[in-house]
Amino acid sequence: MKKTIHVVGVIIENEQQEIFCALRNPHMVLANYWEFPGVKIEHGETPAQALYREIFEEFDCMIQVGDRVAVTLHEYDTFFVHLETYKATIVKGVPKILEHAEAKWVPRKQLLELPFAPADLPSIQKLLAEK
Ligand SMILES: Nc1nc2c([nH]c(=O)n2[C@H]2C[C@H](O)[C@@H](COP(=O)(O)OP(=O)(O)OP(=O)(O)O)O2)c(=O)[nH]1
Repeated sequence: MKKTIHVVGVIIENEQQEIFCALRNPHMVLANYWEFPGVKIEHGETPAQALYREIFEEFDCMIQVGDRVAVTLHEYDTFFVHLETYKATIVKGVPKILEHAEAKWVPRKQLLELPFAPADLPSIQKLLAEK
């Protein structure tokens, strides 16, 4: 039976209404897909705590987590992902790429031009419907 992992992803927007997107490494599961930075949620952590910790560890900056955008259950070949996405803003620092292949700020309307992890599409569609 396929396992289900619970993942939280963060949609960080800047003042130019651009969204911070990260490219997964070639050696990662779902290699070379773009994603919203995030992490598997560990027991006892809230989504906001997990995201704050992960962005500090992976991008060396501090965020304030806001509203939830979407909850998705997506089936991949070998597992299910239960993905929750949240909005956030950077409150301190400038993101440094420490673990990803690449990262960049992308205007909302251009998000669909990137090959995003398939589980992220409902979140992107919600963002596109907002404005
Ligand atoms: N971080 C993140 N993961 C996503 C997104 N969409 C999506 O399907 N995923 C999947 C990819 C991974 O299988 C899982 C997130 O796991 P993770 O980021 O904690 O861990 P990882 O695979 O990079 O590394 P590992 O800890 O398993 O070695 O969720 C997304 O937007 N952001």
